[in-house]
Amino acid sequence: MPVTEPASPQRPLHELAGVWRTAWQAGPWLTVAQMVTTVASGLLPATTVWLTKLVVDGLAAGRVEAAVGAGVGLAGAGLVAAVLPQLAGYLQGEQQRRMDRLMQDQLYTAVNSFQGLSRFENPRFLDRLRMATEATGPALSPLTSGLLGIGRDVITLLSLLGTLYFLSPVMTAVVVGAAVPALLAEISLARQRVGMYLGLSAAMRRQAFYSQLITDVGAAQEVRLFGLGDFFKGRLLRGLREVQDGERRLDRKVLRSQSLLALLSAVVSGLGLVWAVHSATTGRLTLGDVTAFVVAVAGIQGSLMGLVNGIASGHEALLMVGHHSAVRRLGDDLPPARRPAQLLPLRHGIEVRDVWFRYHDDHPWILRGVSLTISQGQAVALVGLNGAGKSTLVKLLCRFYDPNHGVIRWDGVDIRDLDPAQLRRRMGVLFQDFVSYDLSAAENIGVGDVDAIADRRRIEEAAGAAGIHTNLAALPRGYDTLLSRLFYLEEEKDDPDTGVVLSGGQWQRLALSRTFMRDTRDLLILDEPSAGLDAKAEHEIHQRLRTHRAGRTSLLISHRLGTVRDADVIVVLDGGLVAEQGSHDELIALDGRYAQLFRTQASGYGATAVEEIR
Ligand SMILES: Nc1ncnc2c1ncn2[C@@H]1O[C@H](COP(=O)(O)OP(=O)(O)OP(=O)(O)O)[C@@H](O)[C@H]1O
Repeated sequence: MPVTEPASPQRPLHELAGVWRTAWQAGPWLTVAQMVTTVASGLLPATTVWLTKLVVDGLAAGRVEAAVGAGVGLAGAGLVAAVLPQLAGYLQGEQQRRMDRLMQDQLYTAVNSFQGLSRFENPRFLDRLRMATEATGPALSPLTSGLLGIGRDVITLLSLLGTLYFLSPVMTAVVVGAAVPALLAEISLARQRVGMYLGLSAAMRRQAFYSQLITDVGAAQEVRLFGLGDFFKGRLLRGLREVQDGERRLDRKVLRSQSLLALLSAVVSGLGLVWAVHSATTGRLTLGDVTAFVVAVAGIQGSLMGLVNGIASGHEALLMVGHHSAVRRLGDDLPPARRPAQLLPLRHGIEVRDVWFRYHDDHPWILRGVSLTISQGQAVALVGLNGAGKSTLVKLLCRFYDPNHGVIRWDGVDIRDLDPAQLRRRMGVLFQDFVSYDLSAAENIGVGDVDAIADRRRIEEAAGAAGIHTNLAALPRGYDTLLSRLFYLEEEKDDPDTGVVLSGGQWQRLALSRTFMRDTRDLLILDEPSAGLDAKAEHEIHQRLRTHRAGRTSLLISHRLGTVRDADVIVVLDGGLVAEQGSHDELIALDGRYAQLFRTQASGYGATAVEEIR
């Protein structure tokens, strides 16, 4: 589904209704209480104006009792006015927190429902996702408490306009008329602001990327060795300047239009004041009327400005919330099963038939008609040069993407007709670019089968199978030790509270243990399982894997051809096609790509090793 960028809210009323549904869900009583405080604070200014007029007129006419009564009322209104904002602030904060939780829950539920990977590689989607993550909690306040604020300003405005109309209908029309340009200008600025941030998304992404590179512990070594700090800093600042140039252009527009509008409103109130004083000298207005007029005009202009700003920021928030609901509406990125089929344990095998694949329509083909079969119980090895498409084929087998042409079948059923989550539950996969989680050792292994994350016996068995049990048991807190690269001081390095640091090879074994948590699954895929291991460890791991894979359906990818020679079938991928396949002996006898690669590698180990390997 294409990810488009709206320049204005697509369905403003629908979005607004959605926000209020969320507010109500988050706290019905909080919503009601906020409405009550809004109405009360909306009526306060007009009440104050009338009471002030009564005090002044009472005093001027010598009606002391009426003046004192109105004065007491005025004091009471002052007390309410002092307490209401605090109460409203608390209610608003609490509702924002609850809405934040709900909306984050909704957003991440939607993101977790995407079964494929392509959206995470789409910059437009990533921009939208960033906007959506920002459209929670405080960012929505213009649509919740802000909208109530608009309601309050409307009440204030109408009551003050009633007062002003009573004093001068003409002045009422002039004050209202002066607010129209302000409203239009603010809405246009809000639209431009959101458009500007969308336009600058790429620059902001680059800036975040360089900032991450400069501060990330993983990149710190190379950044220092190659002296890249200033180089990346320069690029970061260039991105920042680009973003700031856009902001400055908009700020200048804001400065121009808001200064003009402020001037217009000052002129209107000045003229009004002259008219009121003149009317008082001719006896058309009483002293109380003049006081009421001055307060009412100031109040009207204040509420009109509040209203204008409220509508403008509401408009901006609607655009943001539009991204949130757009992400939620996207649905799964893989087309739903055409003929949903029940996934049964593998009985015959997995068949890849004439599969063509490229990551994007503009990209070159990676696979150009690959066909191979992984029969049940068979150990298959996949070899090929860098970039041949081995890991890509693994991603297709896991159905992170669908082939452009061709089909992958699980016991004869097209995997597009299966539920991807169910399919993946039947697999154990060690990815080449596995994740090192900043979690405890036990959790790092347990996430391989999250239902068994507390099953210490299984976790230790998996670690044992990957040959890392002894190392993990010897950590300061054993399996509960935090494995993190986020320690702060050298002396904290081995402090279990700040985390201990594992070597690359140890992480590799840990990732292998994670895969072994799923070793009873129907298909085991191991993409370079011994990368980063020393020669002895590599030999030992492959010995273990050999026993482990025996009788199980597995696919092993390795550049070390010595480690794949025991496979039942070795498949050689070259130029996006299966160039050769067969057992080690068959391929050596064929004397093709595999034999050539094998000889090249073996020659690196010397004649004795060649003989040994043969
Ligand atoms: N997410 C992606 N988007 C676009 N192109 C990609 C992506 N992942 C891989 N490629 C491209 O696909 C090609 C095959 O990559 P792949 O990782 O499948 O190769 P490989 O055979 O596993 O290589 P290696 O032996 O180096 O691990 C490469 O040219 C790579 O640039």
